[in-house]
Amino acid sequence: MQGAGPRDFVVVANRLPIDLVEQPDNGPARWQRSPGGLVTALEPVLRSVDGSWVGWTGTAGAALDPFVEDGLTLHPVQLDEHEVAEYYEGFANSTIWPLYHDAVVAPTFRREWWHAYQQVNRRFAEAASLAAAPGATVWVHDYQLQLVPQMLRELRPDVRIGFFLHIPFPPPELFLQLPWRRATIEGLLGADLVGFHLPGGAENFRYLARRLLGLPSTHRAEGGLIEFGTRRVRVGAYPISVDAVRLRDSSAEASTVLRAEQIRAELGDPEVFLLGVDRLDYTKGIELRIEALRELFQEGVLDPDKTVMVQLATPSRERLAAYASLRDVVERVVGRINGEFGRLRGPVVHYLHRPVARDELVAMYTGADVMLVTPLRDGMNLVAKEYVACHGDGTGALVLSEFAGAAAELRRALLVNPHDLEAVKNAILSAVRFGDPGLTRRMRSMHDQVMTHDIDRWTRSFLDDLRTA
Ligand SMILES: Nc1nc2c(ncn2[C@@H]2O[C@H](COP(=O)(O)OP(=O)(O)O)[C@@H](O)[C@H]2O)c(=O)[nH]1
Ligand SMILES: O=P(O)(O)OC[C@H]1O[C@H](O[C@H]2O[C@H](CO)[C@@H](O)[C@H](O)[C@H]2O)[C@H](O)[C@@H](O)[C@@H]1O
Repeated sequence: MQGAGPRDFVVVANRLPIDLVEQPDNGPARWQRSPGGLVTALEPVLRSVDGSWVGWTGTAGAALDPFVEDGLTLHPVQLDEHEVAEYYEGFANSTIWPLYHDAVVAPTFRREWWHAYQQVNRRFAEAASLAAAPGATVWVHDYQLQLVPQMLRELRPDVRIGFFLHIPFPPPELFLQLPWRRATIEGLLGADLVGFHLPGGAENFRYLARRLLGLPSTHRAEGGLIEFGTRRVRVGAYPISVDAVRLRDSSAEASTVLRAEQIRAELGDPEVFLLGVDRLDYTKGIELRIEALRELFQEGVLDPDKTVMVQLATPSRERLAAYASLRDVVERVVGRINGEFGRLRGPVVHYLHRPVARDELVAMYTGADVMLVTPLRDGMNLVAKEYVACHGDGTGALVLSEFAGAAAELRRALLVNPHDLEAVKNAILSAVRFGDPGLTRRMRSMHDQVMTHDIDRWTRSFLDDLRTA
């Protein structure tokens, strides 16, 4: 461990892996694990290389010096209240997030948000420049920081820069709505390697670089490189994954199996235990899966006395109106289904609007008969892969939206169009055909896929390509 000095490997992401959380009783703020799949995926990567992580603490306020916490070297970037509102809640999560997720909620374009985005991206680039040793590798992450590669290159032409986008990169007809579309593509082209989850994202990016900046790419067989001045920028697809071995092993531990049984008992020993695990986000399709279940009960094809669903919904971006109104919608549909089909002994849908501990989550994955993953659009969706990693014995079933990045690899899931409620209902019915050998074969084949395409492979393939870019 080298203290908090410059490192040969630096991760730059909007959030640090831990958030500083104010206490309701005015007690001292506490560090708590940050939400979301980016942190789940990158934390083991950073531990394995002893690098450092540049990111925001999740709270507006005072600047903190770099520090070491739980073996990770962290460089906090400060945002004030105004920047949280305009950069994070505004440009990142009310312009880019909805635009890149098929505009399922209308994106808002505001010039003052764009200015804040530029200003904060510059601050991240400066922090990364201080954290990186001469000739270091700097790996910049996600839609909040699309201008950092170019800004960092201007500050530090000696470092090697990779960029990875964790959310979908949209088709041209959507991206072209962005008033700052050229500057965004130029920002990304500051990297030596620009990575997406899926080949379609990489293709959209190459097309837009040609259309907006007149930049040709080499043929795909020659790596699909974009020629940008004197540099060639590599562009590729790297589907992110999970720590599959760890999940498989934890799910098989006696304590996990016991806890999984206890959870089922606490739920009243249902014949069917369905599970949903999401940030409370309008892209995730939480309400539609509950509505599908309600209709199945109403039609009498699924028995509410023998079925229980658990929906974990981690709070997310709570000050934004679209997220607050989603919470109202989800809580209304949960109230409705429980009002119509719950019993005095318990509801049919157990809804938790708070995160649970990792061990408890793994026990839920292990015990659940059916995992419901029904986003309208999702970059990858690690939850789907985590569930599959916990079912190496072939038990369980995965209902998965075609519009999650994970569907490109988990082809043997019960794939659904989440806009088609009848299709979601039919997939749930197929998933509860216990004893169907087809379901076992599906789960085994998906488990093999996740075990052989895990987070290590993702990291290695991206960093190997970055090294030779
Ligand atoms: N410990 C814990 N992790 C959670 C909880 N809910 C979601 N997660 C994790 O958050 C991550 C969500 O990633 P993903 O499905 O890709 O969606 P994202 O939220 O859009 O990044 C996964 O690694 C989940 O295991 C929770 O209640 N507790
Ligand atoms: O930081 P927040 O605003 O609280 O949001 C949490 C994270 O959400 C997004 O996660 C994405 O990354 C996953 C891993 O690649 C992927 O599986 C998922 O489909 C994406 O939605 C976001 O991209 C992260 O930046 C946020 O930290």
